[in-house]
Amino acid sequence: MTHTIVLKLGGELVHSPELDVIAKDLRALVDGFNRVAIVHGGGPQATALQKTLGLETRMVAGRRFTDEKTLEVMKYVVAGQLNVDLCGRLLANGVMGVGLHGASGWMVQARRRPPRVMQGAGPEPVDLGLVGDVIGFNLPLLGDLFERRYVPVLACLGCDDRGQALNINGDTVASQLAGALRADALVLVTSTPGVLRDVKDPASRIPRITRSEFERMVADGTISGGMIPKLEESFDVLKGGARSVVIIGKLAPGDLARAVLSPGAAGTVLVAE
Ligand SMILES: Nc1ncnc2c1ncn2[C@@H]1O[C@H](COP(=O)(O)OP(=O)(O)O)[C@@H](O)[C@H]1O
Ligand SMILES: CC(=O)N[C@@H](CCC(=O)OP(=O)(O)O)C(=O)O
Repeated sequence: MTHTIVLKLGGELVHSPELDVIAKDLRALVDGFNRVAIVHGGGPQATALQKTLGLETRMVAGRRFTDEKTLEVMKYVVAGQLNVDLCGRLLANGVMGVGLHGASGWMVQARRRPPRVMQGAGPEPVDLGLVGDVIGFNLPLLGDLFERRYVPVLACLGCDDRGQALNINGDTVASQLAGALRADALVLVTSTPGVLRDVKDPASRIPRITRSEFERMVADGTISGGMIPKLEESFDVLKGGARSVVIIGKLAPGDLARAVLSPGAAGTVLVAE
């Protein structure tokens, strides 16, 4: 049976040895006629470049405040270096990745995000600057690529109808894409083994989480930072879009296929209430 899979890779993974493990699993999935799309971030690398350039990094509940200079950094790092390096590593493992960003065939259609109250950021609406909301994807182009067994590799930058690039959290792009494709699985690969009860204890993995548990854990501080956007939007996708959502840590051989075919074996599975 053919599965449609959206795989989100946090920036940290792109230059890690685990990428080769993931790429080998990916190759098996593509050879098995599954449709796989990758979305990648680049948050840690963008923060590092901001530091080198003497620019301030302002994160609000896991999302980056983005002014003109920050947007330039995101273009260099995410749509540039990381997208090139990721496609190269996939190629070396026999996976034909096609690098794309928001403006490539208007792949990630976006508009500027209006000020909004955010989970974990107090009661006032927050203006994140040049950050976008996803409004759509070029699904026919994705369909053509899948048909020819290419793997679209989307950098998490959107583009509005006037050609303005917008920064979007990678988890947001991935969950929206999973919804738009009605994917069988959204797999968010990150640096922790899933959602943890104690962020300092990798053995404290929570195997299943509901939205109300998530909201309680944000309120009591158990879940913070980059884990918030990862969970926040994925719950919406479960309603009418993706069949399963899993947050998973660094992968061992076979883990990716297991996360898709038997969600629950590893990481944290999101459960609709
Ligand atoms: N309860 C939690 N469980 C796991 N990670 C958490 C939790 N609360 C906060 N975090 C933080 O969220 C981070 C993952 O988000 P992020 O760094 O944005 O990942 P990615 O780059 O993969 O998108 C973890 O590295 C951890 O520091
Ligand atoms: C608006 C916003 O927060 N955008 C993110 C995009 C990169 C990202 O999501 O990277 P990871 O997947 O590595 O965290 C940022 O600027 O960090």
